Amino acid sequence: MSTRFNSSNSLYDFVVRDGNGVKGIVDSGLLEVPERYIQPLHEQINKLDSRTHDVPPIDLSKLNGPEHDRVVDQIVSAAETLGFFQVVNHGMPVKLLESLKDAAHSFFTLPPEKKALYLTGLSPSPLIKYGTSFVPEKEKALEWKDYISMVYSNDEDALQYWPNQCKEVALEYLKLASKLVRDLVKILMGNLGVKLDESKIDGLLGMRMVNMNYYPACPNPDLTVGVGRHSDMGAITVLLQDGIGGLYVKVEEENDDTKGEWLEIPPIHGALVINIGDTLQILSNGKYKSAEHRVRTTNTQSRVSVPVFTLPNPTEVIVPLPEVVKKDGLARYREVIFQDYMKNFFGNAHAGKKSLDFATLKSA
Ligand SMILES: O=C(O)CCC(=O)C(=O)O
Ligand SMILES: [Fe+2]
Repeated sequence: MSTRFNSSNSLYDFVVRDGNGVKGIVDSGLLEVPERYIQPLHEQINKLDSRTHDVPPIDLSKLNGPEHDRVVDQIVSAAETLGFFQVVNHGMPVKLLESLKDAAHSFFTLPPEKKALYLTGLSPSPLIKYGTSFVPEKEKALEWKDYISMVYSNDEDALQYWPNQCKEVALEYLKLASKLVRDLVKILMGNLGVKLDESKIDGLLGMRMVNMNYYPACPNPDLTVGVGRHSDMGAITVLLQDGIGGLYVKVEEENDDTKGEWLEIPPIHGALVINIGDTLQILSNGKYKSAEHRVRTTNTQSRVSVPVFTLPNPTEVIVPLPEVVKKDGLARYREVIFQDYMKNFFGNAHAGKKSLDFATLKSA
């Protein structure tokens, strides 16, 4: 099939409204990146401009042995600087990780009309959404990415409504990732001298969502982005990436001559990527860094990634922890209700860490 797009509108309708996604463009035989996907120069990703982040993954099994304190230091230090690290021996069978990547490919290679069943308005549940780009209606240049997003409510609904191609593995992954995040949050809070009770942690990590991202092979990766610069809004994200690569993180530390540089997070077989989100940056009064990151596309193979986002419940109040504010002498962020934060986040195209401005106190 060869589809002609006479105008930017017909392309938009084909990709976004009708649910063909970027995959639909590629399958139509288009050999060039459509205008609508060409990023402004300053957003284009030059592969040669970045280094690989070559810090070895953190071995979480050592938390249970004599090296406990050293591993805690590694986690804390990564959260305070780059906001990104990789972990191994994380409690998830490597076989599950392999099945997840296969499941993502199975879903996205379905015919478009099968995927379109999960478009907003058609989906059997408002908690499941298939889509493309981030917020297409707000974006000048679209992102070269299709996704399915599944918010967890309970096992029964997940098994009833999530797509057959991925529901079982996605559910198991979400549960193991939630446990991992809870352990990490306790470690990070402990380092701040804060002991949160279990019900408070439940509130801060109460909304859980597993996404599957699909980045079709792109005819010209230099012109596009898979995902534009952003930080994640929740507490912690657990991310499985495949072997293709293309995930970049911006160095944020002050007084560091590498500040502003982009580091590629290399694929490591069996490892998971962990990144700090805006919620933890706010709670820790800026001590933990939500990392600005982006994704480059490739022209050789389609890439998949599978993040689990852990987010506060919508009604949860997010504010710097009093213990930390007391130590710091000032609060850097105002109190926000998480649903307001989320509304602002999804109300704008990706723009680096601008999402945090919503909560940042200008005088701090
Ligand atoms: O695909 C990736 O490696 C990262 C995706 C991402 O940043 C996101 O879904 O928020
Ligand atoms: Fe992200």
